[in-house]
Amino acid sequence: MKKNIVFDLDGTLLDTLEDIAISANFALVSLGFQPQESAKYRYFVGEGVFKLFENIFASNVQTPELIQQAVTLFETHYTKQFNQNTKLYEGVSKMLSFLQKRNFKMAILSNKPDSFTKMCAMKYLRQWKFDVVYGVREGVPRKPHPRGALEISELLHVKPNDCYYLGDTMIDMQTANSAGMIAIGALWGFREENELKEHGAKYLAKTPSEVIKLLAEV
Ligand SMILES: O=C(O)COP(=O)(O)O
Repeated sequence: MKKNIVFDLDGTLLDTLEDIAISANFALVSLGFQPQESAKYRYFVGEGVFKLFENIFASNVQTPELIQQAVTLFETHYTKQFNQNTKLYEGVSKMLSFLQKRNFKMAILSNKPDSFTKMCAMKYLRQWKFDVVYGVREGVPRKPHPRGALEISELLHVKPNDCYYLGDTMIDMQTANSAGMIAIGALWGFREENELKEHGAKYLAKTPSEVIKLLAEV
């Protein structure tokens, strides 16, 4: 039985875009740079907070020190206002309740720092049972490296190929495939259908209800 599912967080369960953009723009402005439009963060987010600023700063200005300064400013700010605009995507609540009722084992694997991932799960997702909630942890390579996903399947005592993995970016599709999990692309998140298809989505879901339909027969 394949009643196991790993979820990405940003852009899949939670619409975190606005709060990430606000805190990242706070960091940029504090360091004397122009803020970026929120919509652009759809493409900046996905590979962790360090890479977020690497994606933003032009290559001729970025140094590891500048990026670290931006990360620190971002993290301090985000800790205080991560919950101002963030919300569950429509239909996510119903999807999680359905899967829980069907006895799916559920886990979260994010490229957000581990403490923020747990903070968001605690604030928005505490009514559902997640067996594992992992963000980026010291010493563990981030997605698309399969390590985190494989650790989760071990902790759940299931084979990776008995796990679905639902995410909204190419990083998620690559992670699922490199871990040997079944990749489902969430089309309500930050990226487009083509990206998810090109990077190995086995199934695509336009809405969380479509995930319910897909997994109803498992
Ligand atoms: O914060 C990020 O860079 C991405 O987070 P996610 O893996 O939950 O989409």
